[in-house]
Amino acid sequence: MLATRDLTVRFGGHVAVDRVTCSFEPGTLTAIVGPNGAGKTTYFNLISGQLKASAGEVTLDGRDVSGLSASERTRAGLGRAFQLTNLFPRLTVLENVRLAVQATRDGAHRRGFNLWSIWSDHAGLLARADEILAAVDMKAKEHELVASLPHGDQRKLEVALLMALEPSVFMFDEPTAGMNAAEAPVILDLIRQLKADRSKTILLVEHKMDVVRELADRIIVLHNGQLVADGEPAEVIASPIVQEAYLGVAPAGRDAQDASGSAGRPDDAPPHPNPPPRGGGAEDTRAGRVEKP
Ligand SMILES: Nc1ncnc2c1ncn2[C@@H]1O[C@H](COP(=O)(O)OP(=O)(O)OP(=O)(O)O)[C@@H](O)[C@H]1O
Repeated sequence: MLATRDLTVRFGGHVAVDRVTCSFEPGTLTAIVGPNGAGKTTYFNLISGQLKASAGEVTLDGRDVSGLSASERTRAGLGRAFQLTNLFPRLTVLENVRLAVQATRDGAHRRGFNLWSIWSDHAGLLARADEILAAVDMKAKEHELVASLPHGDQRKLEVALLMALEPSVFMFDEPTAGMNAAEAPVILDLIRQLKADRSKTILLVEHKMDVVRELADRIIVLHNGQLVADGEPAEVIASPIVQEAYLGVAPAGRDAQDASGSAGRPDDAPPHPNPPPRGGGAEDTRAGRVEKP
């Protein structure tokens, strides 16, 4: 089980993630939603180790991993698909996947490389790389250089590399962003397959509510860095904070002009097409299970 306790990060005077306590169980896909600037990606960065927390801790299967680097957390089983920079642009698609499989095979990424064990199972490595490429629908492009791939294919390849690492926790940050209508379903199918496995913990930051509605077993809502709602999808989606932030529905008692206003946004934030709710906190999340005032 993955858990965070009082996880906090401050950038100068700004608290981007504010004492977030939450746990994520295997076999569950949790969607993390919230308005722009709510702290979703920052929360991911704190979990995966890209950012060091100002306070609080991250535990994985009871082990405190807060002091570990991002790569050490990956070896511990925390897998995150987000880094186009993790791809080797001058290698082919197949070579990229094969390297990730080699790094993982027999726990090699946990012990360091052993060339003998890698080459003694060359056929096995290729078969696994082949399987992964088929899963992300990229067999036809296996000999293409990564640098020449369109953006959507590069993002699919990120997911392929993540699968190759066989983590126990999969973290997806807007996995279909920038993909066209043909590419996105492949990634969503993969996430569905991972879910069906029931042994993986899946975290998904996603703005598209139709995707969230379909995939999530649970939704947590971040607002101004705080966890303001946590519960069953239907319950959380019906909560005023989500209704207003995503669907533009004003809470009862607010006039139409207020509902289109931008209060609640940081002063320096760009205008948001779906303005976040005013006030936030417990009042705005009556239908959600309120974690923090
Ligand atoms: N390295 C940083 N230095 C200073 N401020 C930061 C840094 N990273 C994030 N922030 C600020 O922290 C807040 C949360 O940002 P974050 O990107 O986590 O929000 P988000 O919920 O992921 O937003 P979006 O949905 O737009 O991606 C924002 O106000 C952002 O400007």
